Formats: sequence, C-alpha cells, structure tokens
Amino acid sequence: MSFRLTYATMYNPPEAMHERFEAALARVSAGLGVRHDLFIDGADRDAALYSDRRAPFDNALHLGSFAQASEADADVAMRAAQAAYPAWRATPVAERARLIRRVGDLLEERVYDIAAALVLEVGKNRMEALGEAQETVDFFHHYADDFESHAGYAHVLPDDPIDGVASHNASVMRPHGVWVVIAPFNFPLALAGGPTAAALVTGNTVVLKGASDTPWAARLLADCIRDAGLPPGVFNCLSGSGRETGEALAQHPLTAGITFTGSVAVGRHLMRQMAGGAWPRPCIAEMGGKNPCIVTERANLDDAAAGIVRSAYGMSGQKCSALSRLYVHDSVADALIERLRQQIAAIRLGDPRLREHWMGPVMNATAYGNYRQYIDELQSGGATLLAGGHRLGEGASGPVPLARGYFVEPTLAEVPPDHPLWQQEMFLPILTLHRYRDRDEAMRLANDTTMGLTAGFYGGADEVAWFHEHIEAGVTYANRPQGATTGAWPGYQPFGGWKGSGSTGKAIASFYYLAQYLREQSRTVVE
Ligand SMILES: NC(=O)c1ccc[n+]([C@@H]2O[C@H](COP(=O)([O-])OP(=O)(O)OC[C@H]3O[C@@H](n4cnc5c(N)ncnc54)[C@H](O)[C@@H]3O)[C@@H](O)[C@H]2O)c1
Ligand SMILES: N[C@@H](CCC=O)C(=O)O
Repeated sequence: MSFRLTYATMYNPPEAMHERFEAALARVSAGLGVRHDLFIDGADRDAALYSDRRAPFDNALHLGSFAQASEADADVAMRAAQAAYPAWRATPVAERARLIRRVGDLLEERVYDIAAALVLEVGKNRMEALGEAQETVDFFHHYADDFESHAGYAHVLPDDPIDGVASHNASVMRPHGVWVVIAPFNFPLALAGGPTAAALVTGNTVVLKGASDTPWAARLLADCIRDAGLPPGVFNCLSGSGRETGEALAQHPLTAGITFTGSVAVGRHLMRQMAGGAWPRPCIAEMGGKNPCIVTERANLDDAAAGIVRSAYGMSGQKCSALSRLYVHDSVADALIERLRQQIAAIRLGDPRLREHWMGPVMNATAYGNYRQYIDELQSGGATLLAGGHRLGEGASGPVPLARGYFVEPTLAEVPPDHPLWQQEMFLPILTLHRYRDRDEAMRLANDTTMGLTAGFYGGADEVAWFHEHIEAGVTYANRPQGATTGAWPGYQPFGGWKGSGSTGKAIASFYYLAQYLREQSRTVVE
C-alpha cells in the first residue's frame, strides 16, 4: 500500500517527503519579506495599514508585511460577495463541485511550498505542516464529493392526499448568502479552507478573515482559489485583527452566517451577536478543549505513553484537541510516569525547520508569558513538577539561538484535583496528572469541565464500551498510540465538540456538516 499522509501516519514518512520539503523550504525562504495584500472581488487590494510578521522561532526572521483590513475594506469585501451571490447560487452543483475540486488540486500541487510557509509562520514541525496542507486538500475534495452524494439535499415528497387535486411537494435546501469564515492561528490553512469549501460548494459566497497571528496561510489559500478560476467576488480574503476586521465582519448587515474557529470567549461572543440583529443567523462555532485521557490498570502502558506524549506535546500543546488532563489508575501510575519522563526527555525541541526537531516554539509573547505564569500557579497550588517547567531562553540549537524564539519545555505535573488549572484551557505543552483508585471517579473528573471536544482511553478491550457510554466528548479514541486525543482526519474521524467546545453538535467533515450551510425550503405547487 502506498504512503498516505494523515495525522495518524505522519510519524514515519518516506525519505522522499523530506527531500521535497527541504527543496520547498529553500524556495519559500528565498522569497520572504514581501507585502501581502487583501484579495477582494477577484483582485489584490491595497490596505492603508500593513503589519510585519516574524517567525515564532526567530524574531529576526521577517516573514512579510500583511494588510490590516479596516472596517471599510471589510465592507467592500462583503458587498463584492453579496453581488456575486445570485450567480454563484444559480451555478449548477456539478460546476461548483468541479471548481472546488480544482482548488483542492492546486493546493495539492503546492502542498510542499504551503507546508514550508506553515513551518515558518506557525512554528509547527514539517510533518504537522504537511499534514495540515494535505488535510486542506482533502477538505476541498471531501465536501465536493459529499454535496454531490447528497444530490444537493433535494427531495421529492408525496403529493397531498386530496381527491381531484394534484398538489406536488418537495423539500430543497438553499444557501444563506454571504458566509463569513474566521480562522484560528494554530491551523490557519485547514480551518480557513475547510469551512470555505463547505460554504462555497453549498452555494454561499465567502469572506474569509485569516488568523491575526498567522495571516499568510489564508493568503496562500486565496491564491489557489484565484488560480482555480472562481468568479470574482465569490471568495474574498482579508487579514487583520479580531477586534477591527473580525468585528466589522460579524456586525456587517450582509453577514448571513459565520463559521468561527477559536477560543470559547470569542466564539460565545459571536454566537450572541448572530442571535441578535433583525433575525437570528447561523453561527457554527468550533471552540476550545480541555481534553482528558483515562488510563486503567489494564492499559498497555507503552501504547498509552506514546499516545499521551504525542497528544500533549505535539505542536507544543497548541491544538484544540491537545491532551491536557491525565487520569491514571494508582496501581500503574508510577510505571506510566516513568515511561512518560523517558519519552519527554527524548523530545528534540528547537528550530522547526530542522528535521530532527519534533517540537517547535509557542506562538507569541503572550503564550510564552502565560507558560511562566501557569507553572508558577501550579507550583504555588501544590503541584509537583515531574518533567519540564522551564522556558528556554539560553543556549543554541541549530542555526538560531533559542533566545530569539518562544521555546518552552514539555511539562508534566501531578496536580491536586481542586486546582483551578484543571478547568482552564492553557493551550501550552503542560499536562496535568491525577492518580485515581475508582474508575467511576476518574470518569466523573474527566467530565468535570465545561468543554467536551476530544477524549482518550487506554484500558482493556471490554472497558471501551463503558468509556464510550459515559465520556462527554465529541471525538473519542480508545487504545490509540498514534495520539491519545489528537489526529482526526476528514473522511476518517468527524471532528467536533460537545458542551462548550462547539455550538452545533455536528462535526467537521461529518455526514451532517454541509446541511448547516443551507436552509430548508418546503415547496408545494398545485397544478
Ligand atoms: N474546536 C476546534 O475545531 C478548534 C480548532 C482550532 C483551534 N481551536 C481553539 O482556538 C483557540 C486558539 O486559537 P486563537 O488563539 O486564534 O483563538 P481566538 O479566539 O483568539 O481567535 C480566533 C480568530 O477569531 C478572531 N477574533 C478575535 N476576536 C474577535 C472578535 N471580537 N470578532 C471577530 N473575530 C475575532 C481572531 O482574529 C482569530 O482570527 C483555542 O481555544 C483552541 O482550542 C478550536
Ligand atoms: N484536527 C486536529 C486539531 C485541530 C485543532 O486545533 C486534530 O484532530 O488533532
């Protein structure tokens, strides 16, 4: 079987993948420092303000200057999308699907260059970056296939049972209008591209706001959409802050729906905004996680240790799916901790451009500051640090001194169960551990959170049904060494949160996802 890249297979890629990535990294690095404009109505558009972005692993590396869209720019984009909407909505499904697949094909042709940009911009390692770029390709293909397989969700219903009258009935699904997509910093391509593909294939037009900290990815997506030949105005791309650009889009009267991916606080704010106004409008909000893993006395501890380390520290803990809370049966806790400490000690951390570095920096000065503060809070709250706990500001690693980036150690801490940080998403490589004696008590603690995105389990095969029955999470993994709580892939694992982690209860790339971009029209016609 040939190699297929997913987050579950990325740990042992073929050598050719590294060679192609190295070539792309050299190519992309040679072109750094240029200006990136807005993309509105099929053309580049200047902004009044540009903001310089630097690599999170090296503050001396200037990536480029990115347009900061003003309220007026947002208005121009919304009007362009509104003007393009009637013709796009009327475009036959097969043609829309063809164009969406074409975007996927172009993304795939550029997958190495895009992955190189993601390494530079987000600081994730090359396999995570290649994974994100490939995942975006798959979203475009998946949603085109899915919409066609549902035959556009059009259904003919029985005629009314009225004697002597032909009264024909049908249910059709119709798009909403201009759909706003707002992306997070950690998956700035996939979580811009996925919702964009879904909104477009269902007949909406789109205004995308790229993530504030990582706007380059969205602009690379815009280039593929432009080159695929979508009509002007059907897709528009802005970069800018949440406070100015994001708010301008969310408050715009032409906004018919939003897909937001990001923090709980902003997501709930947007949900409230979309519920207000002249009428309530849909808001698909994919939000944070505080993801647990339960390890029972019957777990395979080698599998558990591998999956836990990958999910707690991969991408420096900056995944919504990252493992942050670990509940281990007392009888196996010491043995598991020993394995975890060994694996943590073996993590290679540093400049993410280098193949040997599995863990890169955290995103910015705020995250770097939060790390120090959380470690202090853990220690003053009675926690025992079992591994890590330091920021790395000294020494050298590869071509760049670590002091020029935001590097922190992967951290494992045994923490009293009433510590407030069990409740708060830290979004950092910090894993808290609790030893339990009673399995039901472990489940109660695992569910003791306002969030419910992903959850992991390691135990006996006959305990898995108990885990599934009781855990309050939208995405679950049992006995998976590839990742305790991370690594969903379109077409394999639908991805969405329960409770405060998601507003809809319907997962990304699930059977039910595309219907959320449509509104039903019931049609009765009497002959
Ligand atoms: N559930 C998921 O699928 C998923 C996936 C990835 C990330 N996340 C979550 O995202 C968070 C990390 O990402 P982040 O730091 O970029 O999140 P964030 O909420 O700070 O920002 C997300 C996006 O919202 C924009 N924004 C901020 N304030 C806004 C406002 N008032 N109006 C409109 N837009 C606004 C930002 O500019 C950014 O583009 C974590 O909580 C993580 O768990 C969730
Ligand atoms: N889809 C990714 C997480 C995306 C959120 O940050 C995973 O499943 O690990």
